[in-house]
Amino acid sequence: MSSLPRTGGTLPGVIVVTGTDTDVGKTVATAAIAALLVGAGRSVAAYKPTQTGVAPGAPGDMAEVARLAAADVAEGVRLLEPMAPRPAAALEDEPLPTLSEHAAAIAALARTHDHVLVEGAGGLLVELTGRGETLADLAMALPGSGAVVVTRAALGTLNHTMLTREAVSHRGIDQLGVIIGSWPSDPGPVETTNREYLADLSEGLLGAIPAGAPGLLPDVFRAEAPGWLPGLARLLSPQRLGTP
Ligand SMILES: Nc1ncnc2c1ncn2[C@@H]1O[C@H](COP(=O)(O)OP(=O)(O)OP(=O)(O)O)[C@@H](O)[C@H]1O
Ligand SMILES: C[C@H](N)[C@H](N)CCCCCC(=O)O
Ligand SMILES: [Mg+2]
Repeated sequence: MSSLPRTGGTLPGVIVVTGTDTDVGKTVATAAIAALLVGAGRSVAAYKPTQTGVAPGAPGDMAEVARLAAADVAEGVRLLEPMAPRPAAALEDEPLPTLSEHAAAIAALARTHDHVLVEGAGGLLVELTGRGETLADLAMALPGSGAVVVTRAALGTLNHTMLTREAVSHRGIDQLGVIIGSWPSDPGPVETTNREYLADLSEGLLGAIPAGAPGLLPDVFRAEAPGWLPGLARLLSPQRLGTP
């Protein structure tokens, strides 16, 4: 597939949102990224290649992104069982879209939007296709894309974050940075020192979503999201394009 557009500063057109695990806050972080970009005047679509654990017609991750950020959204395939896509598809005897079908769907969204946010299922190496390809393989099939890693604030996150970042770098995927999915209102020394460690990494901390953010009214969520993600806002800054 031909190269996808790089739209602003060092922020690519296609942003792959992965995480250190399932339930780390990728969907809420995707909504916050989308809100920041929409607020900056960009058109944004979010795409979930494989949505598991949601019944037909029920709101999935993309409905949450649409609710919080007013972005356009699309899903590749939806499966009922709350588990990894490949075994969920096998249980339902449902074929999964191929990697090139996902890449084509994302390329189509990229033709009509400034940014496409691609949210994986669980962590980076969860299999998304019948051939066992992962979100990392999808990122590699999307030239010019970059990856954001969503991570926990709690004890254990340093190892999980570094393992995920190593897997991203090892495959030559552009590392955009890390987002803490839920930052506690009363952080202790573990969370505080974890945050300092992540901030010191190169392509380090883009920001942290405060605990309780998904419970905010959508208008408040959209207004506050840029302040949660100062590192991402910097990547969007025109100064990084060399514009005065
Ligand atoms: N900042 C936050 N404050 C409070 N709750 C949060 C926050 N971020 C996420 N949550 C909640 O934690 C749960 C898991 O978050 P989320 O759905 O974003 O995880 P995920 O990483 O996208 O998981 P999946 O692998 O299923 O896509 C959800 O109920 C969500 O509302
Ligand atoms: C159902 C769940 N919320 C996710 N959508 C799928 C998570 C798959 C995780 C697989 C694994 O790493 O063991
Ligand atoms: Mg999600």
